[in-house]
Amino acid sequence: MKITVVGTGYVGLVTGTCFAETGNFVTCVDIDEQKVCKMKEGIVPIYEPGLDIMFERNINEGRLTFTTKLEDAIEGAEVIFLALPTPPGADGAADLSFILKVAEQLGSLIKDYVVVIDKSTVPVGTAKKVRQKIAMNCNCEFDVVSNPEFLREGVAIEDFMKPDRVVIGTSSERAKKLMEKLYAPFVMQGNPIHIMDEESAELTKYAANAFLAMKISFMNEIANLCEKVGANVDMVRMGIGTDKRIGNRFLFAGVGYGGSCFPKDVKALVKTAKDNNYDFKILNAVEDINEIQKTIMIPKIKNFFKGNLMGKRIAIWGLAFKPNTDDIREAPALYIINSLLAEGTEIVAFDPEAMDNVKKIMGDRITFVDNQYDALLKADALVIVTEWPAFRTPDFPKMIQRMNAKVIFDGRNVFKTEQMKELGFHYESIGREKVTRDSKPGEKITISKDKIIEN
Ligand SMILES: NC(=O)C1=CN([C@@H]2O[C@H](COP(=O)(O)OP(=O)(O)OC[C@H]3O[C@@H](n4cnc5c(N)ncnc54)[C@H](O)[C@@H]3O)[C@@H](O)[C@H]2O)C=CC1
Ligand SMILES: O=C(O)[C@H]1O[C@H](OP(=O)(O)OP(=O)(O)OC[C@H]2O[C@@H](n3ccc(=O)[nH]c3=O)[C@H](O)[C@@H]2O)[C@H](O)[C@@H](O)[C@@H]1O
Repeated sequence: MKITVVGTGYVGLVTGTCFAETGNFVTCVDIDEQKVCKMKEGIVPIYEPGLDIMFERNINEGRLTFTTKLEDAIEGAEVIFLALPTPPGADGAADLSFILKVAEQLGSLIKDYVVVIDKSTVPVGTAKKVRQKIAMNCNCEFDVVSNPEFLREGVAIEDFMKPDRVVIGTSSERAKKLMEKLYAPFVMQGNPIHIMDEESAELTKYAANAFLAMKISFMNEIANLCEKVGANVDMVRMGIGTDKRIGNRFLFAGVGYGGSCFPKDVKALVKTAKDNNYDFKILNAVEDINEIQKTIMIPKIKNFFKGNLMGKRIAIWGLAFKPNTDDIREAPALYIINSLLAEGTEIVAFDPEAMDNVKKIMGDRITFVDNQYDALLKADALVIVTEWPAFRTPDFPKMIQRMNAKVIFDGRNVFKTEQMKELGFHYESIGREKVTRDSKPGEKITISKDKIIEN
């Protein structure tokens, strides 16, 4: 099949490459000229494990090409995927301007029947809006399908090639047949394709992300309670996770969820509810809890240093919003670093993939080093923010040798408390050590994202 993918971000590039891998001919189009130039040279513009090999193979075998011109990209295409940004607007609603602009352009470019597929995360009713925009300038037949994407960054290839399910929203028999043909290689193991109406497909995506965000916020609250009552959140996690009705995934307490999607999608769903005179109470709480959780380590650190962080040298391990990605959108690390800088600390940071992206917004306000041990030189404390695999079993003697003091604040529960005690560290993590001091795990430190970028 000849496929066009509009937008080559995390979703578009993975979608395009994976469809090329299953024998389709894919043209990816992006307005970012630099990005397209890089891709034409065979360079993958993002860090996503496993993508580079597949990317190179499909370029070499002539199934994957790139352009900046929409009219060239859609030439002969049977399906056009829209993998465009849907960032939150000022009121929390998803900004549809990227999608609707391309839809309008497509209207005057489409010459034969084509299926336009919305892969971006969009609110209920968007498929209808896209159809209207295209129809304004178009005289030929076309269908608009909602096909939300559920991949996770860091394991995007695996998620795309072997999805738990494929969701397709359409009432057109012709589009349905085409979509089933396209996805057949991805559902060989019996994983289902759910065909539904467009509205339900659109809402399914938000419901999935909001539910997962809720699971995380729930566990973070359990962790905060554990600290009060002297329970261990890891034990509680395992204790509840083995109940099949709960499931053992997405129950890890930490410094909150980040990324380009959970924060924006929870906001967008709250807004959809509000626009329909529905107060989605549970999601308001999910957001509030996450705001607090992002800086939950700060009172712990401040308390240890008796309220005075001025001049302390703090090492940070991990900047990306999660391991195995270079993505720093809404990364808790940004909030933690900004809060620590506001207290007068000196920050030395290391991340295996995300440092270039952080440099772009933080410049020389913090020091970046080339490996995790260099970050520890003369450090008064280490704060672990992202659980990269390389942080899990470090060379402890090497760490001790470099650090000014044996102090670790672990925002992702990477180490075992007992082991740290044996090594002589002052060690605090999330929901595993009883907090007897009069600290407030719920203390809110308001650091807006704008402030992070401005400073
Ligand atoms: N990042 C993720 O893990 C997932 C994202 N999604 C959703 O997929 C959508 C895309 O997300 P990402 O890939 O993360 O976005 P992104 O921001 O990484 O990439 C979007 C790309 O679209 C390009 N673009 C903007 N306007 C364009 C235009 N007029 N023509 C051609 N290209 C244009 C940009 O230059 C950029 O390369 C969003 O709605 C997101 O919520 C869904 C599942 C997973
Ligand atoms: O719509 C999207 O963009 C995607 O959003 C998430 O994927 P992603 O944001 O890539 O990453 P996740 O693995 O879901 O992690 C999100 C955040 O939650 C945090 N998290 C995750 C799991 C957990 O148990 N605890 C926890 O704090 C992570 O550290 C991270 O900050 C969803 O998992 C995907 O299904 C969805 O397609």
